[in-house]
Amino acid sequence: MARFVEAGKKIVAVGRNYAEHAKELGNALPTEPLLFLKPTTAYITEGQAIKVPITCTSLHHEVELGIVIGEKGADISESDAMKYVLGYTLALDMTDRAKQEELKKKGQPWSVCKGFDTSCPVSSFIPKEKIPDPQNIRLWLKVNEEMKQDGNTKDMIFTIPHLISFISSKFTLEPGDLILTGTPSGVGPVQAGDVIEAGVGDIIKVTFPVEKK
Ligand SMILES: CC(=O)CC(=O)C(=O)O
Ligand SMILES: [Mg+2]
Repeated sequence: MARFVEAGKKIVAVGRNYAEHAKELGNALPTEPLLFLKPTTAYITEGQAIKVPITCTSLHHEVELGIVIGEKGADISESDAMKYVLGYTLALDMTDRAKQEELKKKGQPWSVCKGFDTSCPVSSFIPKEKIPDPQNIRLWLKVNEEMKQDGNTKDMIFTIPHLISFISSKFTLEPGDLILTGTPSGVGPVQAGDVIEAGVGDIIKVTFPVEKK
């Protein structure tokens, strides 16, 4: 299991960081990063299954580049931000979309639709040097061997240094923290019996089955 998962530090996720994805769900583009948190009980690693929450009627996949933090820092400048990056992971931000729509209408927080057990499957740790340009790397995801998401981190609205700087102005970042940087377009439903494969370019590939809880 990856050491950042064992460290059990916080998971900070960014929403609507790709214009095409914001558009596909009918959301306005953010004027500053939209943040939410997942509990560490959301983590799973390969060999474990994504469990559909009992009351969930529409579980969606979202493939994302995860940033693993290596050093403690608050109010980090954009120019220093990359020094705080230890490496990366391929992450899925599994989302109870029907619940999210309901919560959005009521103006309520997203914890229950984004933070349920198994909602954050991750790959093993990717050392920083394996992704020399994290702002130009392909992210892809297949369901039952069919390509559903095929994007590139160059299309992020807020860059990785900007996200690190912004997040660290709200929450002190600590070694082992994970930042989910948002998903490109193509999100969609999965159900028990499906198999998700996803990857970061040719660098890493993961497989997660979807099962009933
Ligand atoms: C609409 C969303 O669920 C936001 C999100 O998580 C994203 O990656 O974008
Ligand atoms: Mg997401």
